[in-house]
Amino acid sequence: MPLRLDVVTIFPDYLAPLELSLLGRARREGLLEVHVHDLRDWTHDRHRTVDDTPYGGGAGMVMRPEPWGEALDEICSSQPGRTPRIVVPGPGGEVFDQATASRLAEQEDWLVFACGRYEGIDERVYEEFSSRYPLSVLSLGDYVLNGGEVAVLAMTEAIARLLPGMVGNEASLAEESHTGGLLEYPVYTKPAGWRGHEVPEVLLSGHHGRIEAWRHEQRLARTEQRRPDLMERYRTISSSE
Ligand SMILES: O=C(OCc1ccccc1)c1cn[nH]c1
Repeated sequence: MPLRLDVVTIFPDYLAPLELSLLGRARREGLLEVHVHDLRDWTHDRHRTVDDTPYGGGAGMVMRPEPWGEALDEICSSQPGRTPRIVVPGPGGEVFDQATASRLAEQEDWLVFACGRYEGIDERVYEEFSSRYPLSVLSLGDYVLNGGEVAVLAMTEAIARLLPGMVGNEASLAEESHTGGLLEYPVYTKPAGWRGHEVPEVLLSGHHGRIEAWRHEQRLARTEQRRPDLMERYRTISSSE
């Protein structure tokens, strides 16, 4: 069963990169199917209005509930016998991290992404649809984008590359950053000397045990230096193992 993604957005062209490269191949190989929808297709006025002024005043505009209601009603019931998880990217969401990506890749076979814009989507859309479907508000990090589209591209890539059969070499998934909670070790390739910078001797030694130890040491040092917050979690996990 390929992972099905539906994306609802007022900027469908923003999602064009989902057709390219890694994800393009995943689609061609039937691991992934992506359907992008224009929210304005569920408006009925001449100007295809999707936003309006906020109750309670304040700057900016809010996305109206009606178009979202009609769009999500139609899309979320479009696969008989199947139930999607609705995912709304937003700065106020739970953190989307590697653990989230692998959990979604393992457990979900249908995700409906709702891309917010402006100051956000009318809260009643969350109320309505979280009572009818599993719904997650997910944040890429503590910064604000203008809309959810960029977040959907990032989340889609992070999830899709974990699907079995996606990345050519599954082993590279295991070694990369954030697996096991540590950052990745430094990598080198030919030439051994470049502008006076030499590749660390140990990597040319052919001693796999020493190379593995050096790489682990590098991951610890890097994580300590760049992400002390991850060290906390790593110490807790590795002390309990
Ligand atoms: O800004 C984000 O989403 C777009 C968005 C959604 C709703 C209203 C405004 C903006 C975001 C930040 N981290 N992860 C996602």
